[in-house]
Amino acid sequence: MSMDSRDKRQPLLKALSNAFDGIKTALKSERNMRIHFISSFLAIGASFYFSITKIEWLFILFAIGGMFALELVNTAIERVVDLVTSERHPLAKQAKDIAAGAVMIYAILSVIIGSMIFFPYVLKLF
Ligand SMILES: Nc1ncnc2c1ncn2[C@@H]1O[C@H](COP(=O)(O)OP(=O)(O)OP(=O)(O)O)[C@@H](O)[C@H]1O
Repeated sequence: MSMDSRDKRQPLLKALSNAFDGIKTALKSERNMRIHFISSFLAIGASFYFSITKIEWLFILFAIGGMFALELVNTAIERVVDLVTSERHPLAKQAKDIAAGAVMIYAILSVIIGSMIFFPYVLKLF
């Protein structure tokens, strides 16, 4: 392995480690992230229990992955706003509220997806 290729690999590993640090920080500090974590755990458990189809798995995984990704972006926006100002400012409010709105839209979509997939399986139990 040449010195050159090692030099290129190091920043990639560092970038991955930084990304994991970000996820750990958000999980520790954000209540919503912990709620997503528990919901995802339940959704994955139910998916195995009901042996959902491959297409249904894809929707569940996109709902879960998208929700985590969006919540991380929302958390990052909150941090940047707090870094820029500790004063109350209408633009700070707008930035946080708009980011929270994006999370809410995806959360509603995820609940709809989960209900459409699991409801028929639950009905079959009775
Ligand atoms: N600097 C600010 N200026 C004006 N309004 C703000 C400011 N910071 C926060 N807000 C308002 O207060 C709300 C709560 O802000 P906060 O920083 O506590 O985030 P949060 O919504 O509690 O985030 P989360 O609960 O997802 O961690 C925001 O959604 C926004 O409406």
